[in-house]
Order: sequence, then structure tokens, then C-alpha cells
Amino acid sequence: MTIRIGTRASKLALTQTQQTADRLAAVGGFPVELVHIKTEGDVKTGSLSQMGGTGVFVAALRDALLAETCDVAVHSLKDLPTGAAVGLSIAATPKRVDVRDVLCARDGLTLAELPGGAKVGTGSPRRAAQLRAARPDIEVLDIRGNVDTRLGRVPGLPGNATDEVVPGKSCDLDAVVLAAAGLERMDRLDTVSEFFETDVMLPAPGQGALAIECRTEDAPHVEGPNGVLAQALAALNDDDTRLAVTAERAVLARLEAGCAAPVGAYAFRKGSMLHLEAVVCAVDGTKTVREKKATDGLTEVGATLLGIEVAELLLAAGAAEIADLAAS
Ligand SMILES: NCc1[nH]cc(CCC(=O)O)c1CC(=O)O
Repeated sequence: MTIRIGTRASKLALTQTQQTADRLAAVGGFPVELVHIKTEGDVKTGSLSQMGGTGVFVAALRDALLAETCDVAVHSLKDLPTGAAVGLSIAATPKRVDVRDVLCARDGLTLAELPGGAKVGTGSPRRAAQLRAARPDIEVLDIRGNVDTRLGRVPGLPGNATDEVVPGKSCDLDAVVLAAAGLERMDRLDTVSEFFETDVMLPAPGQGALAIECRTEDAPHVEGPNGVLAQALAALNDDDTRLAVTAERAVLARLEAGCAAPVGAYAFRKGSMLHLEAVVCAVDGTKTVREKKATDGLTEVGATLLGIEVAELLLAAGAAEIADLAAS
């Protein structure tokens, strides 16, 4: 029995799927193969929001699972909509890597060292808002493209393909903001000039974590017999990661936030407590509401309730008035 793992064709997706496939094969003792699934988001160009947001990347993989074109799909958890997919389960969330956002600037500059008027690229309203809050005097530009394309917008970064300055294309910005996790997986952490601590920039809910999805019948069950795939998936799960991302995603769900809403959230377990902090910002950076809370309820339900509670604190503090939460 060969387990087929569906993947998008992007370098980041291929890298993280191959790494997961290798671990699954090692713990499961069965052969695995990668199946390339073309998604609407890979084929079309232009604004993601016009295609229905990052959900388009996920939908094709889910269709392939349900059609039994593949048995397992690996998603970046932060790209996964909060709504459940009928017939499918998140069978494992492996231990998450660095959750932080990073600055990749020319000449190794930090955010504080960038000159006034510096051009900083990001496609994320959450990052744009927090950048503007920290440095109202810089210019934040909306950029698109994969990780290599984005890094290529900053002159002199290690590993860039060209030094040619082409406006809108290459070497035309002072810095870009990306997730440490993606750079780590693609072995491009040497481009980072600053790691943002969470008091400056709260990451996207689920950032740095993967979700391994399968048909519900193949997922690990609490009771009853588990097949070889379910057992291998259970072995890849990290309980603390699952708790943290459950709390973070409950914030999004309770806020009914779209995938382009300027919402950051970060949860972590420390000892017997699960801590959660979340932020909603005005995209122009002028207003921010931030709340945090902890629970000793270290269960799926406890984590969900913590997320709901923090979301309600944010709403009570005016979150819905300062930002378009439905933005997608
Ligand atoms: N939205 C694109 C995306 N989806 C997942 C990652 C990598 C980080 C992660 O796995 O959380 C990235 C790139 C980025 O945000 O820099």
C-alpha cells in the first residue's frame, strides 16, 4: 500500500510536503509518493482576493482527497480556512517551527534603522498594519508572488537571482516582510535582517505550523482500531502545537474574520497554562486593540473557549469598528 500525498507545485509547498512525506514513511514503514495537484491559485495570476483568497490553494487539495486522488494533504495551517471540511479531518499538527515574522532588508537594516520613506513590501494587511503602527513614516507597498519573488524585490539579499533594478519586479524595495517559517523551510534564513518579537508584530493564527489532512475514516480515532496510516499520523502530532493553534484559530472564527482581516494571534503552552494574545489593527496603523488571557484548561475545548474569550474582549474593545473583519 502506497500512501499518496497531494501537494501544490510551489517550492515552499513541495519542500514542506516532501519533509512531511519522509517523516510519515519513516514512522509508518509504508511507501509514500507525491501527487502534484494544480490549484486555481497556481494557475491564475493577479489579486488573491479576486480568486476568493488563499482558500483557493486549499480547495483543490481537499477535492483531491475526497476524490481519492490522494490520501493525505499537507497545508500551511495559516492558509487553512477555519470552517471544517465535510468528510475530512486534520489528523496531525506537527511541532510548529518559528512563529515570527521577519524583516529582510537591504544592507542588513532593522525596522528602526530604515530611513523615513523607505519602501517595504508585504501582501498581508496584518503585517502592513503592524508595520505602519511601528513606523508611520515608511511606505508600505502591496506585493504578490512566491517567497523567492518577494525576496528578489530587495537588492543584495543572499541567494537572489539578479541585481537588476526593475520597478515592480526586482531590487526595487528597501525591505520585505515574510514568515520565518517559510524561509527556514526553504533554507533562506540568511536573508533575515530582523526577527520581530510578538510585541511588535503578532503572527497570523497558525503561522509556522502545518496541518496534515486526510479523509476522516483514515484519521486517528480516540476509540476503535487505527489503521497504519492513522497510527503514523498520530505519531506526527504535537499536542502543544494543536492546543496553541486551536486557540488562535478560535479567535479568527469568533471574529468571523476573513483571510485578509488584520488579525494576529499567538498562543503557547507554558507549564500548566495555555497563554493567548491577539491583536486587531486598523490597516493604516493608527489604531490597535490587543488582548491576552490564559487558561489551565489544556484541552481542545479549553483552548477553543480561550480563543472565544479573547475574541470577545477584542470586540468589546472596538475591534469591529477599527478594522474590516470580513475582508477576504
Ligand atoms: N501566505 C503564504 C504563506 N503561507 C505559509 C507561509 C510560510 C509560513 C508558515 O508556514 O506559516 C507563507 C509565506 C509567508 O507568509 O511568508
